[in-house]
Amino acid sequence: MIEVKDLHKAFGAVKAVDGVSFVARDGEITGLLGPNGAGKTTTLRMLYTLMKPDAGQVLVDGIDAAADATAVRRRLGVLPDARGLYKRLSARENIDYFARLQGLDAATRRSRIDALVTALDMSDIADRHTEGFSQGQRVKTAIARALVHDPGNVILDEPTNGLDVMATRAMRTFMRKLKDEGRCVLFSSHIMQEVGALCDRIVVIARGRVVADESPDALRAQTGAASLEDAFVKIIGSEEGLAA
Ligand SMILES: Nc1ncnc2c1ncn2[C@@H]1O[C@H](COP(=O)(O)OP(=O)(O)OP(=O)(O)O)[C@@H](O)[C@H]1O
Repeated sequence: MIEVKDLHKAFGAVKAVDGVSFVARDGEITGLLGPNGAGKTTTLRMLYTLMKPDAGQVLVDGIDAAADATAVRRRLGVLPDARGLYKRLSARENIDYFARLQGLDAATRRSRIDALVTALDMSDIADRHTEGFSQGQRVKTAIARALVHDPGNVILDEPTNGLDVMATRAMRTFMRKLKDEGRCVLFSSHIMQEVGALCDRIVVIARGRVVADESPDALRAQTGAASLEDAFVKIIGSEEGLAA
């Protein structure tokens, strides 16, 4: 479970995150939806301890990220906005490198990597150097790397960004699998349809603040809008920066 309490982060005069609070529960997919520049990536970066908040608290499975960042990182699998792979290593070697950093023994590494290569349908690329990989191949490798230590909480920054229709569908199926395994899945998106189709809970963020935190059905009911798309536009007060 991930709990975010009154997070703040400013860059000079820009209040990127201005008092964000929400809870992402185990066995659920929580979507962080907002237009471009809303503060999604900045929020996620503070969650996975890459960036220090100016104020506020992050708890992962009850552990305070400021007090014990290492324990928090062990409980998190992260697909960051920069997918960054080592291009001279094969996909399998990239994943194995992370597994070693997580302190997994050789037998565990081998079985986890084999399972992920199968689950993500990447046996054809697993032993290729990642230099020249397509966007979809890069995302698959980065996700396998993020999950190699079997974390209970998974954070994905715009996981379908740049993927084609088939790869997007496969990614959504994979995210549902993570949820069915009982994990806490938190992802960011500016694609309304995606969030509506996948999420148990939607946290809408605009100008650094949470403007709604509901199930998709409750959001529709609350705004009286027939479609989720209309509901989002009503809540955010503008269509700018959102994609249908
Ligand atoms: N390192 C930084 N230095 C200065 N400003 C930043 C920095 N990171 C983010 N910002 C600003 O903070 C605000 C929020 O940015 P953020 O990347 O969190 O938004 P986002 O919701 O992820 O947007 P997108 O959907 O476009 O990725 C923006 O105004 C952005 O320009």
